[in-house]
Amino acid sequence: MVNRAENTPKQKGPKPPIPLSIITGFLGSGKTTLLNRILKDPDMADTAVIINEFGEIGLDHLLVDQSNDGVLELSSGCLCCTIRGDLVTTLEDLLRRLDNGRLDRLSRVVIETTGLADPSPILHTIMLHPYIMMRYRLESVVTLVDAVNGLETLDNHEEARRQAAVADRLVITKTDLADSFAEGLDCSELLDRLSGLNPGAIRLNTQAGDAVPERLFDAGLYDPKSKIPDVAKWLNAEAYDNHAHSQDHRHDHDHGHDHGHHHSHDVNRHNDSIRAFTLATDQPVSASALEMFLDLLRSAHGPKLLRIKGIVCIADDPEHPVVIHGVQHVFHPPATLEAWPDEDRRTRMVFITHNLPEGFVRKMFEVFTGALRPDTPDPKTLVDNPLAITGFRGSV
Ligand SMILES: Nc1nc2c(ncn2[C@@H]2O[C@H](COP(=O)(O)OP(=O)(O)OP(=O)(O)O)[C@@H](O)[C@H]2O)c(=O)[nH]1
Repeated sequence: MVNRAENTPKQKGPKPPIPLSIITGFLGSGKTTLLNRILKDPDMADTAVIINEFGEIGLDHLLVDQSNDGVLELSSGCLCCTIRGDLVTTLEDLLRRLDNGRLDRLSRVVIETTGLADPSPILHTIMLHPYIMMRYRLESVVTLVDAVNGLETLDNHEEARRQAAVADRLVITKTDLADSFAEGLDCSELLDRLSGLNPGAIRLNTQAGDAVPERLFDAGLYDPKSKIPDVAKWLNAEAYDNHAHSQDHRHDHDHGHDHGHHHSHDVNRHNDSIRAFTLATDQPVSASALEMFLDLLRSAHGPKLLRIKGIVCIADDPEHPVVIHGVQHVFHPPATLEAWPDEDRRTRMVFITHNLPEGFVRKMFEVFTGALRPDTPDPKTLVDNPLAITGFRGSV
């Protein structure tokens, strides 16, 4: 899966960026256990693992297989709040060792966060650093969820909800324990809940043997083997549509007698504040409208955008779609693709938001893409006053 020759010193020209993934998950969800297992896989050869410890004395590095000398530890602070500088230094140091030949190969870097980390600031640290962004490429965010305690953890901890919401891969651990519960623990509620938080993430089950490196880390956008990345896989937009459909269906089914009210809920009942949805349009979007739309979202509502991914058909250059990727207020520089990855040439964006209603983002998108509704202001009015959208209350 990873071409090891990519990083050999003999190669001419700029070196391809090194894939970098994040493994997160609440305390005790099984991160170290998973890492220990996958590090034995030949696909993980030449991987450096950066482990973050919360507290004075790091322990996790002792638990990770001693035979792997690529394990580096960052301690005495939580990666998401206090030691982001250390993370950059460590990533730079790896590059230095690679460049001066002290390290033969570096095929991948995996960062294991503490169980209490919100992964967004870690993503920002990487995305905001031009040199790190040039030499590494963000591959996937893998979030582990414990089948036994997961539901309760999601109920009680904002960090856990955020970890699940921003994931490209959701890995369910400990289903063996769930199955052996006396009355048989049913994971379906947990899975429904995860669908509500993040319908687009691919689900893997450690006990079923799904959590292998190829499926954990190959998120689709940055395929080193093909020039045209698998954006459809990366967006997985159909999952959002199916999710919305199943919510409507469930609602109709359960509450058909309910005086015709239409308010999808259920899986979102404990986490009303996090929303996952897609926007799509057949109309090409002008580059300036896209820029204004993203600028306005970012500046007015940055903290509420847990993650945005999208592929956009630009009016001036419809043959070369633009890929966008943002985490809160931080956006990757938009990347122009050589061609459309598949038949679907619509602009599609997936959103995971916190306290930002879907209807508001949808209306704003319609204003900037020209699908104006009678009750919405024009783009200029909106740029002057982002609250001009009718019905915006600032929360879900
Ligand atoms: N039965 C069972 N136990 C598991 C599984 N995965 C992990 N465990 C156990 O769960 C406990 C916690 O696992 P760790 O891998 O240390 O979890 P972690 O996420 O690294 O924990 P922190 O570093 O505290 O956040 C350990 O006792 C593991 O042996 C699993 O799939 N099944």
